[in-house]
Amino acid sequence: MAHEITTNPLRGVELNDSDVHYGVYDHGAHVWAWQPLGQDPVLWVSAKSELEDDKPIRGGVPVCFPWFGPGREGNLQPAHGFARLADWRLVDASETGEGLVVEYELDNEITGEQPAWPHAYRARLRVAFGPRDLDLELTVENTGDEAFSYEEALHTYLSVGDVRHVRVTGLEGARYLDKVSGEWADQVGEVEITSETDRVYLSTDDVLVDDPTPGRKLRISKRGSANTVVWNPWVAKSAAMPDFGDDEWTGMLCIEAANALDDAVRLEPGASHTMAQRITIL
Ligand SMILES: O=P(O)(O)OC[C@H]1O[C@@H](O)[C@H](O)[C@@H](O)[C@@H]1O
Repeated sequence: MAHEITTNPLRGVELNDSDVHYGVYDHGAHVWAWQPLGQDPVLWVSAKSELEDDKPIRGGVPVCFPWFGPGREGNLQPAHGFARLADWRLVDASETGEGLVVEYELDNEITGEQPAWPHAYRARLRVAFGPRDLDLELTVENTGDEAFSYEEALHTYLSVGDVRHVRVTGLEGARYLDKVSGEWADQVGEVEITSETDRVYLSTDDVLVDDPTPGRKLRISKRGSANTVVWNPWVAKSAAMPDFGDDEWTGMLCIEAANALDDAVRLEPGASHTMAQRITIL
């Protein structure tokens, strides 16, 4: 198994060999393929995704930084921060037995002046593709001489058989902001997707995704993350998004590791913080 540097449609690192497929683009340091041997693709990517330099990718694992959605005050553009539109610097790509480790970094030299977030920083994304686990680690370091705060998310899109039959456990009792209604609530029982779902949970716990249609179970664990976001756009929102097929919402579910809203991370000069997410095929 050997990885390649690919350039079409976007530059990146790809390993595509006898039913094993791992892929990440420099654009956004965006993981777009994780298909270990004997598995269907674990990550979902929209057939309508626009693979262009100035557009975010719809699917895979967008890296949201340094704000989440429109930011804490609700007024920032681009949505989910500038990191997913930037071409990250490839630092390393190496095979490890049955796996592949890819490391990227992003800093002020790449992203230039950012009036909405004028801070000196370095971000690193380490991705370890394995036969059972996908590990993502996002480390942000304050390289300046003033403290700053930021929001972040590893916005993982999971491929599912039919989201209406998926059961998500591990969030029982957790408080969450329902971004559809704007209200706070407490999770009662497991999460089932029965309408547009857009929730920011206050939770550090593992989540289990039981997908009965293909009969696959996933565990999503994390560290350094105070929030778990669960998102499915359902019918109307899918139809309103140009880079999302009208009927594709049944086949995806986002389970995101995040630090957002009141859980934004504050870093003193010289300090760093790592948020990690692991997806395990059970
Ligand atoms: O369309 P975008 O910018 O990729 O965002 C997709 C979704 O991402 C989720 O994380 C947000 O909670 C949703 O509110 C948002 O709609």
